[in-house]
Amino acid sequence: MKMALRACLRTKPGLTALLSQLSCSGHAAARRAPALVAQRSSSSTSQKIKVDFDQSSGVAVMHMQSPPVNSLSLEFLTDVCIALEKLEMDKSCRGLVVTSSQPKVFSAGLDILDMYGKSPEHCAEFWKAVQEMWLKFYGSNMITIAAVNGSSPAGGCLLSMTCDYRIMADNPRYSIGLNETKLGIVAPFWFKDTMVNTVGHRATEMALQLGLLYSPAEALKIGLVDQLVHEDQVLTTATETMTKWLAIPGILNISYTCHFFHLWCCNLVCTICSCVCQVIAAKKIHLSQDF
Ligand SMILES: CCCCC/C=C\CCC/C=C/CC(=O)SCCNC(=O)CCNC(=O)[C@H](O)C(C)(C)COP(=O)(O)OP(=O)(O)OC[C@H]1O[C@@H](n2cnc3c(N)ncnc32)[C@H](O)[C@@H]1OP(=O)(O)O
Repeated sequence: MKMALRACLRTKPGLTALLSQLSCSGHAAARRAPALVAQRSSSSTSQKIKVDFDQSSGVAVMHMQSPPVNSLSLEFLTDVCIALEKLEMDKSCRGLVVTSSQPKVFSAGLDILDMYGKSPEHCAEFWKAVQEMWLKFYGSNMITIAAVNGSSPAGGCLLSMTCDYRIMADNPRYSIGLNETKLGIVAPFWFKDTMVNTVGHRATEMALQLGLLYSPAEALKIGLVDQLVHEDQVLTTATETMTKWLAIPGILNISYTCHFFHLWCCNLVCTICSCVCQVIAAKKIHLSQDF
C-alpha cells in the first residue's frame, strides 16, 4: 500500500491532487519553511522531534520525544510532518528509521486530550494532521522502518504500519494493536485498510472487532511486526536492516509499486461504493421514520 501511494504520487497528478486535498498537505509547510540539510551528518530538533541524519549512509533517524508517551497531539503531528517534509526534500536522504526516546512507549496513539472538548475548527485541523501524517509516511519516497521500542496502541500502531518494515522490542510487557473498539470508538476505514494490507483480512477482522492488543510474540505471529529483537538492539537492527533495503535498486521498488497501486485503487472504489450505499440506507431509514 505504501508503495502504491508512492507510485501514484510520482505518476498520477490527478490522484496527487486528490490526496493532497484529503490530507490538506502544505498544512505543516505553511507553518514553518523546510530547510535542506547541508552537512555530512546533522541533527535537527524541534521540541518534540529529533532527527539525526547521516549523509554518508543516506539514513535519518527520527526520535519521537514528546513526554510522557509520544501521544499524537496536533502540535506533535505537525512537527512530525515538518520533519518528514524536510527529509523528503533532501534527495540524499533515502532511508528513515522512526523510533521513540520515551522509555517503554513507542507512541500511545492519538492524544485523547486533543480530541476531547475542543472546538470544531481544532478537531478539523487535528484530524487533517492525522491524515497528513498517514499519507506522508505511506507515500514517502524513502524506505521507512519503525523501530518499535515500546508499547504502540491505536494510532501508534497505525504509525508503525505505515512503515515498510517493523522491528519490535521483545519484551512481553509491551503491546501493539488497534484497540479502538475497547475504547468504545470505531477505527476509521483507512486504519482498517492499513491493517488489512499488513496482516490480511481475517486477522484484521479479529483485531478490530475485539480491539486486540498483541504481545510482541503474538504480533510477530500474525505479521503485525516483522522482527523481534532484544530491547537494546532495536535501533541498531533497524539501521542494519535499512542497509539491506537500500541495496535494492529503486526501479524494482517502483515495479512492485504498480502491483500494489492496482490493489489500492480497487480498495478505494469499494470503499466509495460502500459509503454511497450507507448514505442511501441512512436516507431510507430517515424517510421510513418520517412516514
Ligand atoms: C478530533 C476529531 C475526532 C474525530 C474522531 C473520529 C474518529 C475516531 C477515531 C479515533 C481513533 C483513535 C485512535 C487512537 O489512537 S485513540 C488513543 C488510543 N490510545 C490508547 O488507548 C493508549 C492509552 N495509553 C496506554 O495504554 C498507556 O498509557 C501506555 C501507552 C501503554 C503507557 O503506559 P504507562 O507507561 O504505564 O503510562 P501511563 O498509562 O501511566 O500514562 C502516562 C501518562 O500519559 C497519559 N496518556 C497515555 N495515553 C495517552 C493518550 N493516548 N493521549 C493522551 N494522554 C495519554 C496518561 O494519561 C498519563 O498521564 P498522567 O501522568 O497525567 O496521568
